[in-house]
Formats: sequence, structure tokens, C-alpha cells
Amino acid sequence: RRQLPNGPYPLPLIGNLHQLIYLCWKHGGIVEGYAEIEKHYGKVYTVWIGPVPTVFISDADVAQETHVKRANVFGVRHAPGLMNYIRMGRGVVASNGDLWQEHRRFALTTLRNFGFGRNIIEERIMDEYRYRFSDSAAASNNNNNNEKMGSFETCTRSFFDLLTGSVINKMLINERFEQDDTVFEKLKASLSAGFENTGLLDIFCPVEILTSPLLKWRQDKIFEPLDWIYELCKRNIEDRVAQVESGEHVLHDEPDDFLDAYLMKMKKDEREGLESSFTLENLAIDLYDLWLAGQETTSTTLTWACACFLNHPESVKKAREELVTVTGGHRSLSLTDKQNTPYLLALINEIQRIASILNVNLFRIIKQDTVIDGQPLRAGTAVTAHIAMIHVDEELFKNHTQFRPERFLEKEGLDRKLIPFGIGKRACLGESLARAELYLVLGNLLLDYDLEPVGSKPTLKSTTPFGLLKRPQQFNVRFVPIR
Ligand code: HEM
Repeated sequence: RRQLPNGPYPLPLIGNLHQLIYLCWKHGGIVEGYAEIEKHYGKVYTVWIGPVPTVFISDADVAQETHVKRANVFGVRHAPGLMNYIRMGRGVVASNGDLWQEHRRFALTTLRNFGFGRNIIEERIMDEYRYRFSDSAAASNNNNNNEKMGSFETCTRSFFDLLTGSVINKMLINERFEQDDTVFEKLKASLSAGFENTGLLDIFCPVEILTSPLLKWRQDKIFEPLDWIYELCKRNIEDRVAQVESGEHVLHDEPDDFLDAYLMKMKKDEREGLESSFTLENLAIDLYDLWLAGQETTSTTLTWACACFLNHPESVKKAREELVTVTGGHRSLSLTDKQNTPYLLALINEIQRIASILNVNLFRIIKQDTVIDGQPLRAGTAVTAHIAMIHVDEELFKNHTQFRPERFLEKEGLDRKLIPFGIGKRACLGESLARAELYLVLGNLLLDYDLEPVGSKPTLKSTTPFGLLKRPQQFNVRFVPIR
């Protein structure tokens, strides 16, 4: 315990697991359990997950000072257990060093450069937005003649899964998912099972133990869905490579998707005789990472947004008035409108704060002895900025349980304390894409549709307070066109 921040006294082998499990159970969730520990030990504390010490930072300023100002010490990913299954130190999420840097940079520039100047990200998001709404309305009107033209009832989660799944799939392999697509259904089921069956222990348990015959009963639940997604990524690559070899698909200088951009990069490195980490095996891991990290997160945030809209019509009204003024009510909202829509931006911030979709953020590992918030921190310790706790910090977000977008307009710089995408050099790679999706989908949705609850209104209480991903409850909504 020496050279570590304060925290509850750990027992041999089990560490603080017994206290943690009890507190989370007693107070109804992971975040609530950690809040109890924070009450006793302050905003930077150590919790032993079995024999592994983990340090949690629930203070926005300390997170900034460590993760941004001392990024070299606090920027190394810790991915020992399930996070490293399949990845084995490759890809973007679980890698480190040169490989991480090359693949992160490549993914970032590829996503950014699509279209060379044309804002292709905006075009693709809006294409998928329009397609998804018109397709759902058409399907609903065919099934029900009484339905007002263009209005439809839908399961929010499935609707946004399909929308965000198609956006990311278009970016990666230039393909859209359709309703009732069996591949998509299986992909979603695998993703949900992967997230729902994974707990904090799976993150810290070494892969060798997780894959041992002793844990056979758990393996089908947690590995089978991940294996299926990885195999799908490999199949997509094999199909594309075969098409390129047969001449059916031509690679050109302005690639349409991530897959083509990567194959071009492989060819370039080969031509230049470089020893390259851009191989087909690593491509499968990159696709796997971008899919896993990019779909469920955005879709879950959009579903939380609808739950907030249904509960807070006064905020919907204010946002809509602003949007109608900016667009004149006769054109779609565009990313270039951002500076004229402060209320919508505040509304999205408040949605992301209330949603705080990760009950526990990803971890970093400290490679050298250092100091944190005046306390010693020894090399080899896992550390995380506890986003969900920072977002309920009463000193920053007074009356934090209240949904009040205005707080971001009243207090200059408050948005900088909000860190839904993490912080520092390992912060979310897809932040710009996700921000563009939230802005365009939610802004245009408020301009184009009224939301009506179907059955009882969803509450703003999560159904998965013990999981890694904090999901809202499942609910249906009716979208009724305004114009
Ligand atoms: C609302 C949507 C999203 C949220 C809230 C979110 C949140 C996060 C968070 C909290 C992290 C961990 C950061 C840290 O360690 O401090 C992360 C990492 C990551 N995210 Fe996202 N994310 C979202 C969407 C996306 C999208 C659309 C993509 C892909 C296009 C993506 C790709 C990644 C990747 C690859 C990493 C690992 C980065 C690294 O280790 O270098 N995310 N995300």
C-alpha cells in the first residue's frame, strides 16, 4: 500500500473486492458504490481489484493535470484481460508504442480526409439520417393505413443501432445495413452480449486465466460474440481483396472507405520496401476496434437523448426555436451552423453528462514512479479518469441529478470539464465523428419531428448500473413529422 494514494484496506488476494461488491450492491450500481469510497478517501483513491491496485481520479483538474499535462506518463493503455483478447496488443484500443501511434494516426487522417475538402462525413451522416427515417416511415405506412403520412413508431435502441451501425459501416467498408438484415441482427446480438456479460473483473483477469478450461462455462458467453465479430471483419477483408484481385473493384487515389485506404497504404509501403505494420492481420483488428468502439457508444448516447427529450419538453421547445431561427425552418441543419446554436450544443452536453455511458472508463498504466494530487504513485499501477464520477461532481455540476442544459450557458468553460470522450492522448479516436453524428442527428431530428411516448415515458434511470456500459431502458417512441 506504500507508494499508492489512500484507499480502503485490502485483504490478501481479494484486495477490496468484497467491499466494492457490497457497496455497489447496497447503493444500486458501480458509480454509486465508488461514490461511497470517494466520501471517505477523497477524489483520488486506490481500490484493489484482487491483487491489482487501481487508482481512480474523480477530479476534473487532477485528470487534466495528469492526462494532458503529463501525457507521457499517463498515456499508456492498460489492456490486460478481455480487452486484449483477439487484439493481443494490436489495433488501436489495446496497443501501445509505435504500432499504436501509426495505426491511430492512420485511422484519424483517413477518417478526416475522406472526400478531400468536401465534408463527406456530414454527407454520409445526413444520407443515413434521411434514409433511416424515410425507410422506417415507408415500412410503417405500408403496414398501417391509419398512420399519419411519414410518422412511425419504433424501438429507439434498434432504430439508432441501425443508423449509427450504417454510418460506421459506410466509413469502414462502404456498406449500409438494412432493416431485418440477418448479418446486422447477429452483429448486434454479439455486441450486446459482449457488453452485457463483461464485468470489471474480466478487464483485469489475464487472458490466460480467462481462456483456461476452468472458466469454460463463461467462455461461450464472453468470447463467442467477440470471435464472431472478428470473423466478420476478416470475411469483409477477404471479399474485398478477392474483388480487387479479380478486377471487380478498383483501388483509386481517393479511397471511398477505410478498407480501400488501408489496402492502398499496404501497397505503398510494399513499393517503398518498408517493414510495415500495415498487414491484413492488423487490418482485421483495426476494423474490429473501430466497429466495437464506434457503434454501441454513439447509438446508446442517441437513445439516452430521446429519453431526455421525452422527459424534458421545455428543453426540446427551446432548442427547436433556436434551430428554426437559424435554418429559417426550410433547410437541414449543417455542421457549419454550430456557432449559431449555443442552446443545442448545451443540450447535447447535458445529454452526454446525464448519459455518461461508461460506468468505468478504460485504464492507463503508469510506467515510472510519480506523484498524483500530492500522493505517491508507483510504476505498474493502473489508473483511470473516472468520467462518470467527474460528471456528477457537485462542485462542478450543482444539483447534478437535474437535467439542465442552461448550466453550460451560465458558466463559462464548464464544457471543458465534461469529458465523455476521455482525456489526453488516449482520448477517443472517433470523437469528431461521434460529435458530428450527435449534432446532425439530434439537431435535424428536433427540426423535423415531434417525439411522442408510446406507453409510459422512459425514466432516466439506467437498466445496467452494474455493467461497463450504462444503457437506458428500452422504449418505443413515435416520430411525427413537423414539416
Ligand atoms: C458518443 C460516442 C462515443 C463515446 C462517448 C466514446 C467514448 C470513448 C472513451 C471514454 C474512450 C476512452 C478514452 C480514454 O482512455 O481516456 C474511447 C476510446 C476510443 N474510441 Fe470512442 N467514443 C465514442 C465514439 C467512438 C467512435 C464513433 C469511434 C470510431 C470511429 C470510437 C473509437 C474509439 C477508439 C479507437 C478508442 C481508443 C483510443 C486509443 O486508445 O487511442 N469511439 N472512446
